[in-house]
Amino acid sequence: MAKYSIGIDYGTESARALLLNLETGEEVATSVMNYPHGVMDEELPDGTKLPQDWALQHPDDYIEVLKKIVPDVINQAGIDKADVIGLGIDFTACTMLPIKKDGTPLCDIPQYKSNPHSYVKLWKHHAAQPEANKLNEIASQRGEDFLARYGGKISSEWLIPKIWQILNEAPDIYEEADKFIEATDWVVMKLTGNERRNSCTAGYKAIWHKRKGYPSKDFFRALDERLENLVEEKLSKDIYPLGTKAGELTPEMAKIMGLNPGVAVAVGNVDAHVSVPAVGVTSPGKMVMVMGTSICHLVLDDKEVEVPGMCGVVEDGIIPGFYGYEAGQSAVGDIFAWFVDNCVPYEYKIEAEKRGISIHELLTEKAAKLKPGESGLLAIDWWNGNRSVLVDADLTGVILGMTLTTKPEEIYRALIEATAFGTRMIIDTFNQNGVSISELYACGGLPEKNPMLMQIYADVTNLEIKVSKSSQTPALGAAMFGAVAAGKAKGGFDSIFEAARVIPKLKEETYNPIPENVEIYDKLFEEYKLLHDYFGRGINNVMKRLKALKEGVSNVREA
Ligand SMILES: Nc1ncnc2c1ncn2[C@@H]1O[C@H](COP(=O)(O)OP(=O)(O)O)[C@@H](O)[C@H]1O
Ligand SMILES: O=C(CO)[C@@H](O)[C@@H](O)COP(=O)(O)O
Repeated sequence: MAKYSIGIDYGTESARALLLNLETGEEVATSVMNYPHGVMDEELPDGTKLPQDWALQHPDDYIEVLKKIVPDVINQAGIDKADVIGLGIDFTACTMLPIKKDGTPLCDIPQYKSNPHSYVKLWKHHAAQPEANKLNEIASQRGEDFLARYGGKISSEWLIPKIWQILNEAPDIYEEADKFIEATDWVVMKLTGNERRNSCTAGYKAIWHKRKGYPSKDFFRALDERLENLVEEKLSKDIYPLGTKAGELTPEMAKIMGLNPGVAVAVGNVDAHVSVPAVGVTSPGKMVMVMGTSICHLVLDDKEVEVPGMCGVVEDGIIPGFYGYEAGQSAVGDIFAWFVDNCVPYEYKIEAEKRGISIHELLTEKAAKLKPGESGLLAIDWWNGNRSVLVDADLTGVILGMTLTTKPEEIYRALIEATAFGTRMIIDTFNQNGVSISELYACGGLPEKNPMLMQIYADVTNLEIKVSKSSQTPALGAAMFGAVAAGKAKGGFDSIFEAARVIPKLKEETYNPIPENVEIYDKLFEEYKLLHDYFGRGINNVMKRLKALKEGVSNVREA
């Protein structure tokens, strides 16, 4: 009798479950549900307004989705729930929340429900940039060696700046929180009753090192006296490697998910990292791009080196036995969504509606008729700041070269090209610093949705791109880790290497660079690099001055 594993991928807007047949490797069923509260970036459920750069989620949504998507995959497949042996989850990260000892999120306590700091801070919550700047300044003055492992800078998206923001702006929430925890670990805690923090988020997002642990108490005290005992008091030194079994599904959670208690649950994982074995990558030289709202770039190597602006290098952070490197772009699909939502003329909307296609598809169809360089446009992809290689959330977007004849599809294409240049910047930086990349693998929503975009990425990077056959690669990876947690004796796998040999499949068709396009994109990339350094490396800080002006004006307006 075939055995099954379930992977649950907690994305930015929605969560999806995937049921994996461990005998055939077939993805038997999937089910998606949007979070009831969505991303809260303007107000809380009770109408409390949020300042700019905030992005919150409601933790109750993470449990709510399980009630629908898990029973849904079981019903669709018509299998016996007793044959589900493993379950794994992956999450966006650093997506963190303050909780009580028993796991209760502070936002679920009535007296805190109007305090924004009691909710989940989503990965793209960028309002802790002042704390991140200060942390980087202090760490660099003190010569903290951990900075090198994070490309020279800690991002405002990560755990310590987010916690410090809570302490600065809501000391009562800081005090009241018994723990700060990654959402991925919190859900695992809910599923199993065990707090089992995973090495991936600890390593990439919480400045934890397998041998050195967290930064010293001295460092935390240098940030703020009140943070001196943060690790002992509100984090945990108990960190579990990926692939470990966190525990078994509790009867209470099994009931609401329509499963049997006792299913093996893997320690939590991150959406990007979990995708690496899910495209079959378990060795160096191959960069995996998880392409959707944002892009995460991941690569394995057998040595630890410093790559400027990388998000991090973590031993065993992706696959045991390797150093896992991560870099990323904070907005990719989000930029195209912004354009579609804000900048498309009425006639385009009508045409798309009449033809029953999305505006993305219409713009892509028109943009595909253009040759590289034909629009005369060049854009910089910093609509949500720059995560690599500049690590600066205060940078903003640019579109250069517009005239009275510029068309929407030309801008749409320039925005796609800008994101491809951002990726090339990351690849070049890895190559120049001793982590060589000779192959690209892609997964996520964008390769499914936009072949033109994929061709542009192949042309800009001058590398062939192989694409995952799964349309839910992170969920597939999570299911693979669930099967590893269950173990071979139960019908799963003994290691993620074994799972990665058997399960992942790639599409036959790959994207190959077209030499004449490569030539033009090489020239455009030179221009992109000039603008990148001009705006991004302090030659002209106009973006920051504009942002400061904007903040000043909006503060005056509010007062
Ligand atoms: N045809 C398209 N071409 C390019 N981008 C698209 C297209 N359709 C949707 N998108 C973008 O894809 C992104 C969603 O990607 P997806 O991988 O599904 O989500 P997530 O990153 O949250 O998992 C959105 O930001 C949206 O703007
Ligand atoms: O930052 C990470 C991983 O390190 C991601 O979770 C984050 O970019 C969210 O990605 P998506 O919303 O899935 O595009």
